[in-house]
Amino acid sequence: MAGDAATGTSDTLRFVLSRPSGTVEGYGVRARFTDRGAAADAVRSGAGVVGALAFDPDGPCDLTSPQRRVVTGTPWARDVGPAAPVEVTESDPARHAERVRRALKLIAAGELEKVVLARHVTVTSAAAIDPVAVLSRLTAADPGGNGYLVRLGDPDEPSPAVLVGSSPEVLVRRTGTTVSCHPLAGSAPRTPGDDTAGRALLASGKDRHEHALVVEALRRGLTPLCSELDVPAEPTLVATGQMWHLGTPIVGRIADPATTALDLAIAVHPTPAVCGSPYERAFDLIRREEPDRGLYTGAVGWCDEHGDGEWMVAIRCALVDGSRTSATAYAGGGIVDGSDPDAEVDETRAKLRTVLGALGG
Ligand SMILES: C=C(O[C@H]1C=CC=C(C(=O)O)[C@@H]1O)C(=O)O
Repeated sequence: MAGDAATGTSDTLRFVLSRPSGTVEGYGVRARFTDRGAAADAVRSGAGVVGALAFDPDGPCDLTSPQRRVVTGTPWARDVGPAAPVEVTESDPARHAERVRRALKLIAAGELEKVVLARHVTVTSAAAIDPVAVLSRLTAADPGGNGYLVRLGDPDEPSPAVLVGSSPEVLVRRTGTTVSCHPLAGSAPRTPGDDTAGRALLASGKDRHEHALVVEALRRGLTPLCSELDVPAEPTLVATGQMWHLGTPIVGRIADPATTALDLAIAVHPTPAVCGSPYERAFDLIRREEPDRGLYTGAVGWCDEHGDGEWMVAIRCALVDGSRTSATAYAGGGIVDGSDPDAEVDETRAKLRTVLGALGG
């Protein structure tokens, strides 16, 4: 395995997506794309790509054609020690609650139905943060072995920023002509061994509404691209180490086999699981209320030269900076009529635990 210190060669680990069914690793950089349309064109001309799409559809992505792609049939697993303790600085949680209150007023006034608002915390460490070790702790802690790592920026940069996380949410996957998505929205903190909060979530009208908006957006986005689409009427519960979510597994068949996994991701992103409804109003509100999200709530994944691939929603993550002494961790939640500002702060705190635990926080 390439270490984090390796640079610019076919041994440099550029990308990892670990899933319950296996792991895709990308090494080295043949070409780099900051424009997602250019990357989609490259795939159509026979290139494979790995990397990350930004939250903002017009924002710079970080996609590369790797020199080597390695596919294994098991989740990523590396023995690493516990993280050195870090210092976590929370931006004032009361500010997040105020932001939620402002959104609730707009929702009550009928200006929008849902918006996903997020906040970040800063992690500082005296010892160097090793992103590969963070990934290894994330995959070890996740029940499905989910995890991802994207080394960012110029391939010759010796110590680039790295996005690392463990997402439970499949934006879209293409295998041959089969398309699948597993949108998540509607959440509750989870205590292992106790499903009370999960059952309450499944019965919550507010959370079902928050979830249904995501499912409907995916139905609208995929219908023109699919000859068949199966959308279950009811969500089911999905458990991560820290959270319960409402999830709906959607399966379809693409109408045109030339539509690649990257085309599909571009067509449906950003869903109301990370942005809101109606899309433009939610997007504008996020821009007014938050600093630029960059890659957080974008998508991370891969697409091979045949157009197959898988893209996860880029959540439960941190951006480890080039100095390796600090990282920024992110979490957000969907706000709809009936959301409680203090419960939203608690929800972001619970979501942050996933990545903070792996960072040593
Ligand atoms: C935006 C995040 O989660 C999304 C995904 C699942 C459930 C969500 C929710 O219930 O609000 C969010 O839509 C995040 O974890 O930062």
